[in-house]
Amino acid sequence: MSYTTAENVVPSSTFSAINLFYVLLVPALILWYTYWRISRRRLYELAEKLGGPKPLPIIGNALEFVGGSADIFNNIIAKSLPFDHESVVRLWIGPRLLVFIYDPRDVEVILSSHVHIDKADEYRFFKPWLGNGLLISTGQKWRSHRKLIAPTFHLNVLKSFIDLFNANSRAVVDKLKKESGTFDCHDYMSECTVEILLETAMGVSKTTQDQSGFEYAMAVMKMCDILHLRHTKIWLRPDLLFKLTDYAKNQTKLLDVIHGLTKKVIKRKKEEFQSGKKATIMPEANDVTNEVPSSKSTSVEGLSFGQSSGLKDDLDVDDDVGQKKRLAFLDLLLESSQSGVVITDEEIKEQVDTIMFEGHDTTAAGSSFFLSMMGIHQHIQDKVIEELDHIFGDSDRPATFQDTLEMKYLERCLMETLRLYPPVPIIARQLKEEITLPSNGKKVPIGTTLVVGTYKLHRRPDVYPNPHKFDPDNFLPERSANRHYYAFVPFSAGPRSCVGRKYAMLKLKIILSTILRNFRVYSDLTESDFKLQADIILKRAEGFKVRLQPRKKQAKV
Ligand code: HEM
Repeated sequence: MSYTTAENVVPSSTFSAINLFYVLLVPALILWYTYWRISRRRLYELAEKLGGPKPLPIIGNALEFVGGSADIFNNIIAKSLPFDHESVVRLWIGPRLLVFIYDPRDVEVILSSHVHIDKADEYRFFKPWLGNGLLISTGQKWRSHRKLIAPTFHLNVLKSFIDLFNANSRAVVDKLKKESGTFDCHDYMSECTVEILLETAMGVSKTTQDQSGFEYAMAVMKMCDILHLRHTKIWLRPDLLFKLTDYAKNQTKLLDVIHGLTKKVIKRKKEEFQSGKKATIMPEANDVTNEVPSSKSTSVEGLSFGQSSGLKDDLDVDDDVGQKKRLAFLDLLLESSQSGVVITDEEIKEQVDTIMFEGHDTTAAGSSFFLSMMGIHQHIQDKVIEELDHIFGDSDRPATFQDTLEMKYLERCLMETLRLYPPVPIIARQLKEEITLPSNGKKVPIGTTLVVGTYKLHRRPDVYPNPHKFDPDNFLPERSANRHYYAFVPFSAGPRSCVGRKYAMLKLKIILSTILRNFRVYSDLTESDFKLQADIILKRAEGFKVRLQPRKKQAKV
């Protein structure tokens, strides 16, 4: 029997077709590459004029992102120093151009713009988790959903959450009583902020919750690690390669936990709706507390709510927003979905996932940094405690909205914490139009990932004297008065500012004042011991280690 080899059965015409394919492929690739380079000529020309560490061929500055989160953070900060005189740093990650800006005049061009509102391509890694929620969506979808959601964080609604903020703050104080030595306060802050979000924005009562809050918070932390890896490791960027790694398998498991909770929350609320339970319409401002000025206006003079007092956004509308819009977040979304085409079930899920993430991890980091600052700067803590004793005396009563207005020094400490340790240390946009930087007249090309370096912006020596020192007096009205509005943007600013800004400030004041009414905080470390890492949210790599001592209350004088 004779066997024919494989080559013999392939007709020679097929061979020549394969050869022809390769012969044509090479010039096609060369042509495509030439076209690609030419189409990016302006990008290269303008990038060349911006300062930055020298890039390597093909990989650019990708080696700057080698190592753990804390190493990367330190390295990027150190590598930016030689370019501080211009406050612009150019970096290449492979073919992607990143331009970091941290001059308030340049930051204003981006954040105040209604044109540069598209999030950077890097936000796509959030998509399997947050879908097209408010954080990443753009265009008409973002505009209409922002219009729908922003009023649910209006002060009228927030004031009705005060009882829940108080109850959860007391619950966390009870849990903290068990800690006798040094511990990581971030775990407590995380769990507490998830539970508050479930009870307030989502309207899920405590009795229907289970242990999933803590599990959710931990899954979010691990997801952020994976996303940070995808931002910084060039080989994890393409979906095709990422899917082959164990990180992808881990991501699927984490998303099961995260989406499990959000689906459960929506299901419960829907069942309530179907059983005829109507969404609670929040009482008007004046009904919630008789201590608030008696006009329909809900703007409160002198209260900064986390941004320069000269800045205004859609959260600062001071007219009454109307009865329908005075619903809490998830109630409003479900009402709107029933009444027509405003929002679909899938979109509700995306928005719930977005609010759950943005609303908890940021405030958990902010409150943990605040407690660390109190532990380190005892003389400043003395002044906060003095203020709280003056407001509350030796009473255990819950805090009112009026009390939060009187926490002037605590508010300054909170703002100073957000200045030095902004939980969102960078904000990134995709440039769809070329811009000229007002600070130095240089141009940044279309296609750039433009990064607002909030961490560096907040530590400018020409804006904040002694910029690395924790000094709450930086936020005295006379010191803030002449400062550039965009020199302090922990919640971003402009049309894409944080919708949870007022919610976060009010909630933080109640949680932190309740903790300091019950404990004195100590820290064995100083700020120079901090190992900062920025895996999406700024954190201390070594954990937020503090010690607590129960306080003996002072009588009111
Ligand atoms: C200390 C606490 C917080 C800080 C520092 C903070 C900071 C920020 C920043 C910087 C942005 C802009 C991000 C970007 O453009 O990439 C943002 C957006 C956002 N934040 Fe917050 N946030 C905080 C709390 C909250 C809370 C409590 C909520 C909700 C309950 C929330 C919901 C959102 C949403 C939905 C967006 C996207 C807004 C849009 O693009 O239209 N945040 N936040």
